[in-house]
Amino acid sequence: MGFVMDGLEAEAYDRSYSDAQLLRRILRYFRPFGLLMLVVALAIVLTAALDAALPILIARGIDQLAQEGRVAPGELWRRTGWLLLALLAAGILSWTLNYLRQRLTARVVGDVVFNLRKDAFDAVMARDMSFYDEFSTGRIVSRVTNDTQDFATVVTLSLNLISQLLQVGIIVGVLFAINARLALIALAIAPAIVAAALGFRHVARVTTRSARRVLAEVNANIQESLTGISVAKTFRQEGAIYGDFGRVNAQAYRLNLRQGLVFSAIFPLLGTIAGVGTALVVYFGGLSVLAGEITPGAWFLFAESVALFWFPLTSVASFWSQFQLGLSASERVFALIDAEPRVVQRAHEPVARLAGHIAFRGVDFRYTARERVLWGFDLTIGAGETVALVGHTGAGKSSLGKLVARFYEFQGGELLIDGRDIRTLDLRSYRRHLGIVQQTPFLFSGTVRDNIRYGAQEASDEAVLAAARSIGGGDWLDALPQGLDTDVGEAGRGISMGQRQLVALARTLLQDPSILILDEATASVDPLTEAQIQEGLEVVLKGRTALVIAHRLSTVRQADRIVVLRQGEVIESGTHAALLERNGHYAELYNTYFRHQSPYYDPQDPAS
Ligand SMILES: Nc1ncnc2c1ncn2[C@@H]1O[C@H](COP(=O)(O)OP(=O)(O)OP(=O)(O)O)[C@@H](O)[C@H]1O
Repeated sequence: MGFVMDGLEAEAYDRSYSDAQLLRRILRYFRPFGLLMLVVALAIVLTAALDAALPILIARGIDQLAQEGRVAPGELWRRTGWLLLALLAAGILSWTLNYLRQRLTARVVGDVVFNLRKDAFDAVMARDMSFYDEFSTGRIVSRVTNDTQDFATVVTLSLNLISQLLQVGIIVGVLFAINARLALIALAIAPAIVAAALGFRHVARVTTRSARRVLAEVNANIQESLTGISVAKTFRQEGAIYGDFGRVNAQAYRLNLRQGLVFSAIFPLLGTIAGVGTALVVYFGGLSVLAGEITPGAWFLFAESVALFWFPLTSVASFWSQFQLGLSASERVFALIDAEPRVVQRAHEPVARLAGHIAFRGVDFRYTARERVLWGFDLTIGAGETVALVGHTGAGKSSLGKLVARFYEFQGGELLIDGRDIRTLDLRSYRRHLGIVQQTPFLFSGTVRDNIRYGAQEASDEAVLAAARSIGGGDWLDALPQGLDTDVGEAGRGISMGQRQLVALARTLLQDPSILILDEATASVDPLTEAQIQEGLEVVLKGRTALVIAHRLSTVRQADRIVVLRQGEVIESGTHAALLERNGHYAELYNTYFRHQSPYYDPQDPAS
């Protein structure tokens, strides 16, 4: 397929399931709707029988008319009248049953897709952070939305097809009863159509699979462009973003075109085969009527039956591709659901209370096979101790926090929380005692109040207000247009960065964690907000174990201990004063990074 397929490889967590495995898995989703499916099945059988009855009744009508002159006119009209009534009744009944079937099917399929989507979303939520680092959110979204929808389409199509095939089955039975030789001629087209359909199957699966992947690629591209739009605008890269999108979009266009061509090629081919079939039946059927072997009505039924076969058989042909599309869509959804977690808990012991003692013992950690971040890493943090982590960028400061939060799996050594192996804790109850304040706090759409209450839903309005007031004296609330009821906008973009940090601190305070992981913001805010954040930090840190990725001079000064990291190793550790005295790596960091934050800083005076 050449360049059209470039970059559309499978995700690392993709896996292949056999058709039988997939079908078993799909059926499991239908099991709770057994009774409804039974009604649908009954409606399908009855509709098929009624639809098959229509051409048979018409054939009978033709035969009646052909008897004109041989039976009394009154008798002829009476029989024809009954036939007309039977035709009308069959039509109405078939329509009603069809309506019932479609309605119930829509309901069952809707419920199944609802459950499948829920499972896929649950699985995505349960993945550890390494999953989100590795795989684009746009592609994941595509699996949870489009792929589950494709699956629904296929289920509906399958039920329609079953109905059509049943109808064919009934008619074939009647045809064989009338004239076996002619029935065989009519059926002669079936193998040719099935052979064409099967030949088409492989090409269809490949093209539809790539069409799905390219759609995921388009989603991923839009998602990333929108997330990074402000950066793109700052760097005037809108043109590049547009260019990237143009490329992916053009690729999607070419693949969809190819898919369309593949699909449209099959129908004329099948139409030709069916045309040959009709011609044969008309010819041999006509001869049989002349020879008196069959009646004109039966001849009509044979000619009609070719069209009737043709429809479901071509449906089978096009259905194969659709079916493959649904199977590959469900395969993609199941692969997402079944993706192996990297963070594996050996046990799920509840965590009722935490003192907050943390011990890294010979921890080996890497995000990817390429680069090791920690190697035989040892660090003990006492309960209630505030440890400031400092070090150049990439030293491994954030990684320590991520391991304590159990967002990532480490490969060697152990991490003990209050002396208990972190791998044995129930993560939900453990994280209940964990407060994480990120450098750029993320707020969810809603009010400031909703966001402060985020980690402690049961908290009363008074408790929310008290938490907000404890941070920076609560003055910042007065600057918000509607106080606690101010809408923060999407991802908190409706309020300032400093205000977002204050909300994040109040949110953590309300949760009352025992261990705090805090990535101090480097973004500069106005001195007043800075002072409020500073005060807020002091309140939040009090009486808790804290791992602070420190960027503020005040934090390092007040920390119980400063741990200096370089390339994943602790190279110095001690208080601010002790480390300065030592005149090592920390002193160098202090002089280049922290010192100028001091209000007494004088570039000319090395003692300032
Ligand atoms: N999600 C990730 N996937 C792969 N490698 C990562 C990931 N996050 C960090 N790393 C790598 O791990 C190493 C340690 O990163 P870490 O973020 O812990 O450093 P840091 O000291 O916190 O740096 P900074 O101060 O810049 O945030 C770096 O070499 C970095 O490139």
